[in-house]
Amino acid sequence: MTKTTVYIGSVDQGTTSSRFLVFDHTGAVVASHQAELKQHYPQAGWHEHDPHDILQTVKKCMNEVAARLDSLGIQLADLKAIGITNQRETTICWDAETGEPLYNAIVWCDARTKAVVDHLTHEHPSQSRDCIKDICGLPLTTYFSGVKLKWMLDNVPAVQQAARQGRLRVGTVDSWLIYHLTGGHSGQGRFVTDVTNASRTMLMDVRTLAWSEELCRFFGVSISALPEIRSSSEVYGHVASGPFAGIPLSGCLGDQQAAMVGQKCFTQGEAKNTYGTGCFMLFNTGTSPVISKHGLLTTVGYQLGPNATPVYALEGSIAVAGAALQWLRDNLGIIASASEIDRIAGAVPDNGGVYFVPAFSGLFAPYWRDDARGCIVGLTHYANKHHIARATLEATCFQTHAILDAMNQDSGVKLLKLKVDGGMTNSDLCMQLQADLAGIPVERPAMRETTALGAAMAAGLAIGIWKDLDELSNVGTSGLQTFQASLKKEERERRFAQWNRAVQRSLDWIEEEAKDL
Ligand SMILES: Nc1ncnc2c1ncn2[C@@H]1O[C@H](COP(=O)(O)OP(=O)(O)O)[C@@H](O)[C@H]1O
Ligand SMILES: O=P(O)(O)OC[C@H](O)CO
Repeated sequence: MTKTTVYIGSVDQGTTSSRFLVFDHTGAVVASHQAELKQHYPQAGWHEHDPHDILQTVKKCMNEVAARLDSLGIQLADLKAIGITNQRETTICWDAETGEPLYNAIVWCDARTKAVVDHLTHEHPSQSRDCIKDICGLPLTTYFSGVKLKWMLDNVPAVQQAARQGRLRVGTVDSWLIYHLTGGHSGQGRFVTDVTNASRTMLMDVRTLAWSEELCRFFGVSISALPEIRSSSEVYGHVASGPFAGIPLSGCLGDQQAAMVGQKCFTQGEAKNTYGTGCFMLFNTGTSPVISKHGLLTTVGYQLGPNATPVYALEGSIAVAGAALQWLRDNLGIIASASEIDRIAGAVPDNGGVYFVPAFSGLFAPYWRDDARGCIVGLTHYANKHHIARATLEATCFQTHAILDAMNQDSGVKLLKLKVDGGMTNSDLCMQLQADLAGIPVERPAMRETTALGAAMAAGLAIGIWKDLDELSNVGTSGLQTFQASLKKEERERRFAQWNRAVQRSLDWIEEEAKDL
């Protein structure tokens, strides 16, 4: 293939928006389009997306980019492959006969399944949240797909009926998109997922990379309703219609794993931290799964080909990162847009003693407390909106610090630098605070679409645009900016201790009778 005329597309379907980007073989973005995704919060703690919106925003982005390529004089025929990357765990049930969703998508950070989690924990002889961790690598919490699916099977009549009649299809967002982009219920739609997405469901055995009969029984799910598990880099099918009809869909990874590939964390011991709606650190642990003893998740990092050896990661997940800035914007009106955060939070030299624990749907790693709710502590007459804005940025930085400590304890490896990406890394102040509060240099690439790049790399690899990881290691390499830690160790430790006291204040907030909220 003559590389100068080769392009690769990438669908990046995130929590707050869908994007389609086209990369050239060097990993440079040649065209892109982004469409916001409507969020639905039908009750406190509930968070849904309309599956039609997910699909339509993706198609809109693809159409817009096709028109842009045309105006740039780029032939659509030169786009050789498309990769898909997506918000993970978000669960969709649909009807195999009509392709229609049977309920809204339940989003990864939705906390309605607290009661399901409690019930399953108490039913298990061990009475432990870690009762299935040895099989799937994950603790029982509201975060993962298995409990969301169980909730739908228990509460949504249309899902129950489809299950009884053998018409139920269940998938994460990758499966929903691939199914519809390859033709849907007309008969051609491919019903597949990749190992990285499957590793977030609590239904896959993290060692065999197959659906676990034991876990499916545990959650009351029939394996026949689940997609086929494939590698992250192979041809799943071809786009059925629209400007890119006929192009192979040949890469698929959950968005955090895609960022890990896009950041080229191919060596054991390398890690990246992606600051989007939530914030997710993935640490490459090599070809064997490591089960965490310090609140981290065991997940598949990538499997770049059907015969390739899977690479595993330890993950530290933070539920609310950029989402807290959106809350400052939409619910408090402290900022008009996320890009204002540096001006507002930078107007004061420190947090003025204010600590904000944005546990809107409980606390994820390393705490795993779904009884926690958000709190702002340390308020005095002196405190103002600037301190709250600063405390909002610091919250993600402190949680990242806690995750770095847990990774160090689990792996014995102390990271020498933190590779970062995602929307919130546009904040210079946040990156400086991160370096200061965690005491680690923070390395930010000029090209921050690393999630989309990772999926494009997997797609290109599958069809031979790049031949191996060595070739990929130069793809998308852009300038780096490093933020150096400048806070004294004693002061860093004092602030982290204050953060930990604030976390204590957020815990055990959900009352017994309201625990299903
Ligand atoms: N200039 C900015 N400074 C700080 N945060 C930002 C900025 N621009 C966007 N964000 C935050 O980044 C998040 C979106 O990042 P993105 O990587 O697109 O996330 P997702 O994939 O979760 O939709 C938003 O929650 C927003 O608050
Ligand atoms: O949409 P993002 O980028 O915040 O990613 C969401 C994660 O995949 C949830 O696990």
